[in-house]
Amino acid sequence: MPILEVKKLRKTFQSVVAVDNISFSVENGEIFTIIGPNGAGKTTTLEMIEGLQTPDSGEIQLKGMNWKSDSGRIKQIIGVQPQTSALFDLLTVYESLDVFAGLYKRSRSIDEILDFINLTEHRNKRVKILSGGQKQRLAIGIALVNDPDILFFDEPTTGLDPQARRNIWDIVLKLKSLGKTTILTTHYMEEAEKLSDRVCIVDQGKIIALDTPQNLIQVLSKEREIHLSFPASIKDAREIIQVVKEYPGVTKVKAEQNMLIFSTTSPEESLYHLFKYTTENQIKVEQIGIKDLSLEDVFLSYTGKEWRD
Ligand SMILES: Nc1ncnc2c1ncn2[C@@H]1O[C@H](COP(=O)(O)OP(=O)(O)OP(=O)(O)O)[C@@H](O)[C@H]1O
Repeated sequence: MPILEVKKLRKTFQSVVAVDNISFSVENGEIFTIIGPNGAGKTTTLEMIEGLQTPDSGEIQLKGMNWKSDSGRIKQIIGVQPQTSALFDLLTVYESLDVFAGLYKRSRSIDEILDFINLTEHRNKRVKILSGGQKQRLAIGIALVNDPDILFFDEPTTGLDPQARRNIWDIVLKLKSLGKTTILTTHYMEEAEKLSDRVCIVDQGKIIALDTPQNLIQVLSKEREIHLSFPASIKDAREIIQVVKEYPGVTKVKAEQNMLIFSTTSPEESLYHLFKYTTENQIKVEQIGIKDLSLEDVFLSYTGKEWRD
């Protein structure tokens, strides 16, 4: 049985359809990421599952329980990371965790949580002097006080620098190794790709794709972009463009100063021909790169829109 099941969830705010008929299920132990641009409906979806907003229609089951009849029991098994703005500036790190732990029947030792979120050495610091990354880790710690089975993190790394972001990723992955289930939202494609077992891409309140990151990327056409750079500017750009255009699988080709850029559905064959040509014409190649496909390309192919953070 899935640990979370969402069926035909819908929420409107006056004329805005924030969440439009969303259904998915999450298995125990998964990291499930909801990704989408600003206003896509991520927070509204998450907050309905967390019991913070009431859906207009649809069903939500957490471990087979629903908010109408089992709210007390659901609260014991979920952990919600609060917005960092909801932390109390004047409390210390330890006190913040202690206050929240007092709200639950089942709670984890605070020392253990401090160690888990890597804030042991800052335990006596007041919240107001913590860095952005430390505040986010504390907010994650607060979500852990009741030792929940399912965790909800809403954009836990937004606005953090790359190192602070990686520290959060480490915590999410450690939670997975303990068998916890995590539902998170993000606008960062790289984050979704690195962390998630499955990714649900939403846009304008609807799911546009849902699968493992690898499968999502694989369903794209096998067309790859290849970059070739030469030590000096290409002498006869027109000729090389003409030659490459004729190779099997090549769909696009352009030359810019010392770079040749082309797209092909048969990268190996195209490169074989190209290297034969450069060798025969004694053209020295400096560097070659094949662009990896990413979730950004998936988003573009489903929506026709470029992804913007
Ligand atoms: N309380 C509200 N009242 C009116 N409109 C709302 C309310 N909450 C959300 N919306 C609207 O619903 C849509 C979805 O918002 P939501 O916050 O769920 O998106 P999001 O994907 O989380 O966006 P972001 O990445 O910017 O947080 C948006 O158009 C938003 O303006």
